[in-house]
Order: sequence, then structure tokens, then C-alpha cells
Amino acid sequence: MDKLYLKNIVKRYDDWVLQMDLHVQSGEIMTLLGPSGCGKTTTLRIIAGFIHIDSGHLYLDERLIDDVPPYQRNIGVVFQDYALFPHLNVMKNIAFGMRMKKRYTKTQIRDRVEELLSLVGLEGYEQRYPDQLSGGEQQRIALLRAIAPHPEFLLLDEPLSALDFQLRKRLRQEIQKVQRQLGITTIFVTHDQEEALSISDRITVMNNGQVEQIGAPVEIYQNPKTEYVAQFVGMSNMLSGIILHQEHNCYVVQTPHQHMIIPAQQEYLVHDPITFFFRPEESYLSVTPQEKNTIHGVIVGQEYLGAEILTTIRSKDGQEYLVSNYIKDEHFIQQAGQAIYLNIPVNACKTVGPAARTSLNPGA
Ligand SMILES: Nc1ncnc2c1ncn2[C@@H]1O[C@H](COP(=O)(O)OP(=O)(O)OP(=O)(O)O)[C@@H](O)[C@H]1O
Repeated sequence: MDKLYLKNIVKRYDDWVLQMDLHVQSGEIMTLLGPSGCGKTTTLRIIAGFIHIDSGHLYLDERLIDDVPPYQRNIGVVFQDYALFPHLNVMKNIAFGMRMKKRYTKTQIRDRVEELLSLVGLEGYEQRYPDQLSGGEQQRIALLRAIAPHPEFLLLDEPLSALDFQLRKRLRQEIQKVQRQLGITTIFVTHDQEEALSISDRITVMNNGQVEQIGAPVEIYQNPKTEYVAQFVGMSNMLSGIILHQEHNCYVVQTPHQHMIIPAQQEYLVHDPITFFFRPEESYLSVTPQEKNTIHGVIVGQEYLGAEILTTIRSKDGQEYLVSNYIKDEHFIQQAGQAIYLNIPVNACKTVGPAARTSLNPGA
């Protein structure tokens, strides 16, 4: 069932337009993912009721909420800076929203705060002040403050962006755990694709004010519908060519390098232009050419990433490709300038359709 429905929402700022049609299901974590300026925060602010829309409608539990003011929407919000009230201790910070509602007794408030603190392992922190907490602890308290008054919906706007990498990883698991235990429908905003893949039930990939693709993380990563999604979510190597002919369930494609064989996932005709991609982790290097789908090039650089090595290859026509190899599998540390073959298994090649939208914004 839809918890929230953004029906043909349009919001204009001068010559920039946000256009959204989005269903958020009850109990899910839906992530809005996209680069800076694509409209994630604007969407959240529309849902929270801080921004008026030019057209469209918002439904919460199938109830129209266009004219419901923010404080009556019963939505919990955690923004990027998660500023706690510095003059209030942890107990009072978390209790703040419950007190505002004037419908809870002192005992109910205390019990709720203690229950929530134990959920994130911060029992006994009630009397501390924000300046006596680490960044990660402050972030947890901000989350609890938002969920304490039993909101119907939780909006998290890049709540982890101020934290270091390890802490972000830990806290996103914690957010997910709390969200699951309370079953609270959540919209999570991030520009970090790894964070989106790890925390979400579904992801909405946004591009310049519009939805590019909506799907489960595995669907978005494995079957991106557009070139934009393939390149924004994970790393990908793009290739273009012309269909020469079909062979069984594959197309033979003329690319700048050679003929490449790719699975026939979509209907194409002979001579049609086609764009396909492969992921760095699905290709491999060799010093001799393989039977098919081999690109000859030279190594132009290698990046050591701990568990893997990311190698950049430049082909004769000057195009660069990324290949990642697990060091455990292959001790493939090479010199820049060395000639090498990049091999791409047929099934690693995936097509992306033409962008199924006409952008309203400049620069798309
Ligand atoms: N009040 C405003 N007046 C005019 N333009 C605005 C206003 N607020 C946002 N914009 C523009 O709307 C677009 C979307 O902004 P928004 O903050 O929603 O993006 P975002 O995806 O959340 O970006 P970030 O990740 O940097 O926070 C941007 O081009 C921004 O400049």
C-alpha cells in the first residue's frame, strides 16, 4: 500500500523545474539518490510542507495533504546538520517533539526516551548535553528526537554526511535497524551511491529535477535503464557501436575497436546504433588475447584500494576503461605503459535504453 504518493508534483525556481511522480510504500526505506542540485532536498521539503508546489498533489495514506501545514503532517525530519538544542540535555532533546504535542504524560515521555536510547546503545546518556557527545552520538540523538513523537513518516536529509567513513557505515546499519524495528516509512536522501545501495529497500535515482529510474538496489545496479544511471550508480565502462547482425541470442556489434558480442537483451535491428556497458569488476586483464571481446590497450595507471586494484587501460583510439581485480585472485600489479588485453565476458555486456524522458532543465 502507498504510504505517500507524490502525484505529478511540479515545482519551479526561475528556469529550473522539479517534476516528480513517486509512490512510497508503507514501511520501506526509499532513497532519493542524485548529484548536488538534482532536487533531493526540494522534494523532502515539499513532503514536509515547507515548500509550496506549483501543481500536483500529495497524499498520505490516500488522504490529500496539500493544505495540511507542516506541524500537522506528523512527519519526523533529520536534516544534514542535525543540530541538537545545545542548552537541553539528551532527555529533553529527545522529548522535545513529544512535549510539543502535549498528549503524553511525563512517565510516557521518560519511558519512550529510555526505550529509544536502549535501541541505539546509549542507555544512561539522559543527562548529558550535546557538547558532551561525539558526532556519531549526536547524530543518533537527532534521529531519536525525530522518531520519539511516533511520526507516521521519517525524512532523513543526508544525516550522515558530516561523519567519517567508518562511522557512516556503522550508523547506516543502525538507522536501518531502528527503522525496521519501528516499521516507520522513511525517505532517505543521499548523493552517495554506496550508502544508497546499502540502506534502501528502493532507490529513486534523480537527474536534474526528474526521476531517472526507481527500483530495488540490485535492480538499479544490475539493470540500469539509462546511461546516466549506469554511470552514476557504480563505475561503468561505456561502449557504442552499430549492430552488424544477430547470432543466436547475441548481437555482433561493430565498435571503434573491433566486433563485440553482446547478449540480445532488447530489440534492435541491423545497422541500429547501440550503447552498452560493462562493470570494472566483471572484466579481467590478460597478457594474451582471449577468443572474443578483447580490447588491446596499454596500462595508464593503477590505483591500489586494499582488497582490489583498479587499473586504467587506454585503447588505441584513446578511450579509457577501468578494470578491477581482486588482489587475492590475481597478483596483477603492472607497469604503466605495458601492453595488455582487456577481456569482457559476453554476459557482462549490458545495454542501456535511450533516456526515456525529455529534460525540462538546461544542462541535462
Ligand atoms: N529557494 C530557492 N530559490 C531558487 N532556486 C532554488 C531554491 N532552492 C533550491 N533551488 C535550486 O533548485 C535546485 C535543486 O536544489 P536542491 O537543494 O533540491 O538540490 P539537492 O539535490 O538537494 O542538492 P544537494 O545535494 O547539494 O543538497 C538547485 O538548482 C538549486 O539551486
